Amino acid sequence: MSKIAPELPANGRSQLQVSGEIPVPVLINWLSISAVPLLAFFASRSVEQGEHLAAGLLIAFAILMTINLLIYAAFRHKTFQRRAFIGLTTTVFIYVSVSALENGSAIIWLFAYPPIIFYISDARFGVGACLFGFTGVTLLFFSPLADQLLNLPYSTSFRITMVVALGFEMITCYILDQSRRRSKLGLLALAREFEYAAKHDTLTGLANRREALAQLEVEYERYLRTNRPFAVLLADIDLFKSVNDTHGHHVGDELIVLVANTLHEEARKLDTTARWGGEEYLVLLPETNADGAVQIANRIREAIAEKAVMVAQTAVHCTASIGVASIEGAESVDKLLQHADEALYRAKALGRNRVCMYQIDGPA
Ligand SMILES: Nc1nc2c(ncn2[C@@H]2O[C@H](COP(=O)(O)OP(=O)(O)OP(=O)(O)O)[C@@H](O)[C@H]2O)c(=O)[nH]1
Repeated sequence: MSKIAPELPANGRSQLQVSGEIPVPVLINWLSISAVPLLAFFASRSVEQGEHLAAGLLIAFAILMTINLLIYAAFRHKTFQRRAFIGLTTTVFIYVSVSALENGSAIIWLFAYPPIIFYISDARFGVGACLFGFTGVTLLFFSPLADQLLNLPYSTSFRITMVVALGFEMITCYILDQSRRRSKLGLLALAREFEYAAKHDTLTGLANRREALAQLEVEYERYLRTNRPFAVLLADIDLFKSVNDTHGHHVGDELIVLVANTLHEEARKLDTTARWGGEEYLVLLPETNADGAVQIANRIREAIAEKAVMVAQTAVHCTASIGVASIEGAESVDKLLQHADEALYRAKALGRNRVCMYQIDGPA
């Protein structure tokens, strides 16, 4: 007998955030705030060295970074912020590589690009950007055309070391990024499993008592706001002890799962079905008045009576008694549960396999 399939949320994507991780927009803001004075500093040095075009371009990059910061502060548009930042930084790094600023030493800033790009974009984009950057630098250093056009001041040994070190760094960043993403997915999966275990009953897969109480509180708050009624059913398998005594605990367990599955099948999508205790269940019926709840309870009761567990080719049937109470006339969740319990007690007292509605004048 299979229990109800766990309703785990869809697999976490790497863009989801784990507590403690720096959010991408925050990192971009900090990087931009750090980059603006750096760009201004190198612009001022370019002015000193008489490189006015370079100074103008560096100031333009600083202004664009600031505009991106301000746009994000005003509109909080994460995708725009990220794309604009990637576009700007890529352009800055390309410019720094081809312009040989600071007597050619500025190209060393290229080493900052791989870790940033892997952190703020997905892995595929990170790989693409790094391949593009690596190919670009290789062509820049080793194509005769680039040498003719740009007349770069780098020695051969610097070029070889730079390309090998950059390739090494990119591969290392990729490996570390993959490891980070995998452990993040593992953590998210673990968190989902813990959350599921905290809210569900292990044997049946139904909501557990704690989750049912939480849902009842939510429904009660909604009732106070909207005045739309809801109801609860407390269902209890009849003479269950004799099933255990006659056929053993494992058959009793199978019966508990069978009844849980039946409740799940018969309840509506918006209802909450929970294992309330040993062989007792609670069904929370939102948007349902007393008459509607009695109808659903009878449907469930009939469905349970039709099901059976097979033990050595013998069908073991069971029935259930159900107490019904509506929030109308109950001033709290506790009272509602008390009313449902009293109605269940009456259903048992009247001979079992029946549905009883709580009556305001008390149980008969
Ligand atoms: N197999 C199994 N038995 C359980 C589980 N939880 C509770 N029980 C048993 O369920 C039985 C409940 O028996 P009672 O409370 O006397 O009620 P009953 O025999 O169903 O009789 P009525 O409720 O009066 O119809 C006890 O024997 C418990 O040991 C469980 O998870 N698995």
